[in-house]
Amino acid sequence: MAEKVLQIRNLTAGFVTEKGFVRATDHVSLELDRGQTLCVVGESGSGKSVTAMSVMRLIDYAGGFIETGEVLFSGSDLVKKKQQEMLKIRGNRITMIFQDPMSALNPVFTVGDQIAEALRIHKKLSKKEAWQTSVEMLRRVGIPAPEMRAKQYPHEMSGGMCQRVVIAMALACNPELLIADEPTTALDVTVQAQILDLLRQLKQEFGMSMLLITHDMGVAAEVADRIAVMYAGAVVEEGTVKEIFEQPRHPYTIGLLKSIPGLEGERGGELYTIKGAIPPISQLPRGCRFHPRCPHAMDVCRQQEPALIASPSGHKAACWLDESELKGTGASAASASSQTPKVTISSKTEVAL
Ligand SMILES: Nc1ncnc2c1ncn2[C@@H]1O[C@H](COP(=O)(O)OP(=O)(O)OP(=O)(O)O)[C@@H](O)[C@H]1O
Ligand code: NI
Repeated sequence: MAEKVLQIRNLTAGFVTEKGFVRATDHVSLELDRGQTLCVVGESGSGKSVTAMSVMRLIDYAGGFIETGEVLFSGSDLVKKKQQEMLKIRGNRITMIFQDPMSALNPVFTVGDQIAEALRIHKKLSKKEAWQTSVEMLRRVGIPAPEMRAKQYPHEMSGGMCQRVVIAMALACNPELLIADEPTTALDVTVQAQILDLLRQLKQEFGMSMLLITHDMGVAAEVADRIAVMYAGAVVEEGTVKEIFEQPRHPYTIGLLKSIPGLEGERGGELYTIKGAIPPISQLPRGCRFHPRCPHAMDVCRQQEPALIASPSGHKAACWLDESELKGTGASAASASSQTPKVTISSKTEVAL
């Protein structure tokens, strides 16, 4: 069996508000094999970033906390670690990149100095070694004339170049796990594709594992080995890219796939949108959290929450319809299979969410 670099188990995290503790994730369980890429997809507010912030234990600094659950990184539980211990892991063995590269860079230091600083802290390199490694990293992320660029400040570079610098900084310490939260959302479409290609290529070169958060199914199709679909704080489906795209089992996933431009004969017509809005997790409906928006909702869906159930291949879904289908009790099986799009999606497509 493949070695797990990350195992998130029953993670419930949230924030203390005027109304008390409000969950942002609800018993989320995810696993990532070493050397693989797991994409977490879902609408805004589904708990993707809170999951990532919990792994990094940055949630503690955002006014939130982890209520229950484990985050096993190479077998040891990060939830139990003191922040002092996290300082040795964060930015070193696990690194993170965000949507806005400018927020990750310090405007008053040159980019070369910023990468060198991370290397001096975590790898105890000398000043000269750190600078040389920093220039080498800039070269490896495809920045032309890296010796010259290393001496520049972030504001002297384009958004795409800055994201390359952030990636160089994230990879300089050779992390085991890279977490990328919407790393291309703020960039132009052509630059987006370049950055995705770069991440894919560097993941191979550096032999690292990647947890990539995106609301864009096209991005997930391009880079993921496995995809987890989150809805209102919970994982509702998880499987290989092929399983998710060719045999989606949850009506929410089917809706996400149908809303990709160019699929399902929508070309030139109105784009499919999933009706209704994601509920705040403090106001979840009884039963299945998706049932008010689900075109297939049955009585049981309004009463009881479906469990996340794995097929023999490991493809998981939390849906009553799907369960009865799996057990062969004859409930309408049409929803999943007949609407399955079999299309190759380019990184330029975006889900209208
Ligand atoms: N600092 C915070 N204080 C209070 N609630 C928060 C905070 N950060 C996030 N939340 C809440 O947690 C829930 C999950 O948010 P999260 O940022 O994880 O969603 P997301 O899936 O990453 O969405 P997006 O695609 O918009 O980035 C939301 O309901 C959000 O309002
Ligand atoms: Ni987010």
